[in-house]
Amino acid sequence: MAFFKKLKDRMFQSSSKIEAGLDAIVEDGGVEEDVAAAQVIEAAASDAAEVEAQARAALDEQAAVVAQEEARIAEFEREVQAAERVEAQRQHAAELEDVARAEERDRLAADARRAEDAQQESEARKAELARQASVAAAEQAQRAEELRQAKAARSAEDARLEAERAEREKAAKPGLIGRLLGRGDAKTVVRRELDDDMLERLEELLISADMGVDTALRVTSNMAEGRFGKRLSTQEIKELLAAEITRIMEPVARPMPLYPTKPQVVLVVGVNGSGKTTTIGKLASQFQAAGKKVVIAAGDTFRAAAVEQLQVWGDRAGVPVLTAPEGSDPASLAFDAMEQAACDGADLLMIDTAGRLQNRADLMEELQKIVRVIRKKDPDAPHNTLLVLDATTGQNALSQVKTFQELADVTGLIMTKLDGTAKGGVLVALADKFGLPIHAIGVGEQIDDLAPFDPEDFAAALTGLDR
Ligand SMILES: Nc1nc2c(ncn2[C@@H]2O[C@H](COP(=O)(O)OP(=O)(O)OP(=O)(O)O)[C@@H](O)[C@H]2O)c(=O)[nH]1
Repeated sequence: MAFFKKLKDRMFQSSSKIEAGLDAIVEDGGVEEDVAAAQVIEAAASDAAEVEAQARAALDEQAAVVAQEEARIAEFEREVQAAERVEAQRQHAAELEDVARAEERDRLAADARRAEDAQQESEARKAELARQASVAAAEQAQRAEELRQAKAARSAEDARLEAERAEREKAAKPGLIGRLLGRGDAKTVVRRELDDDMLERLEELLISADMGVDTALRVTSNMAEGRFGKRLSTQEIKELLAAEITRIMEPVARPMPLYPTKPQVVLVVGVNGSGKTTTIGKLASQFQAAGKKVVIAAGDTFRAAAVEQLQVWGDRAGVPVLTAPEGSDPASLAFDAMEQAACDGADLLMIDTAGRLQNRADLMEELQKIVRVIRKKDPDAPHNTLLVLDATTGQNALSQVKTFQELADVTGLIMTKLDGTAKGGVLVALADKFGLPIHAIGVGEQIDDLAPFDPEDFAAALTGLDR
């Protein structure tokens, strides 16, 4: 089974709380839009744009004809002027040669007549061209009028379609119920304008999904940036939320680092019942399957039941579990375990610890003593201090991180029981607030129910986004 499907099916008990709330928010004040009508409006707009483009092209063509005619008129005018100049020269020559021979005079007179004829002809043509230019201008004016009328018709059509759409929206007010009852075959989508009220409702929804006030505010305001006033559907909101959550989670999604040191010491801390024992068993099984030699130390020596439980998990994973009598010193067990692990050539030593937060001073002393003792064997140990958190405790997980950071040098988190909550937003708050690596998530009680943390899958599962 693909990881995402398994995650979606198992990460949250029911559909996620955010997914369940989003529909209600969008429905409340949202408007059901007819996808087909939107397409008709788009088609009408595109037709009108095409008519306008055609009218523009015709006008451009007409303008080119007018320009050509004007050029021709200018050319004729130049010819007329040239003819006038010739005539003036001829007249001048006639005056100077008033004694010229009669034939010459006749010829000149004939020339003068021809010149006069040419001038008359050119004036006639000039008049004709001027007439043509005025006809072209009239045609241009008519085209402009036609374009104006086409635009007016398009605006009227737009207004009619908008009115029809408003009418339909009014008629389709109880959109969800209509769709639930299967009324009509029209494909519709409900969109709601992103305004202050909607943002506030989204914030409340995220807070109710354990995201915490600060993180919920940051997520919603980032999501709304540049989108205020836009109409959004549930699907679009899910996509935006998921993208924002992924952005926050990506930097912390890191598997537990493995070092060449032998044994690499992994101290596992967390309050009672958070899932330490189970997680150690699951991790041991995964490392063992990856070819690592693993040893477990049952450091919670105060509860015989806890030791027994760890032994069960050790058997399941095929990993030796080192124990000590009930009530004995966990630090001395840790020391023995270091020796044993080194002796066995183990790659990893995982040390379980008690999680009695009721007596903080005792717990701190106990954890510090374990660290002091194992450092006698390896000054760099523990190489990882994993804090195991229970997702069903919600915002409580935030205060646990703070407390355990004071008690021990926490290097990474594992969040268990994500399958047991419809919330899960606390993981986003943890990433946003502490930035500690999230190595894995627990999604069930079985040995293979520990998954690497994938931000995109998590964000999709949390928001109910189908990918
Ligand atoms: N549904 C679910 N249950 C889990 C998960 N991880 C642990 N559990 C259950 O949570 C309960 C407590 O888990 P443990 O592993 O015993 O927790 P612990 O922190 O070792 O508790 P102590 O031994 O009391 O310190 C057990 O019933 C587990 O089966 C998980 O990812 N999903």
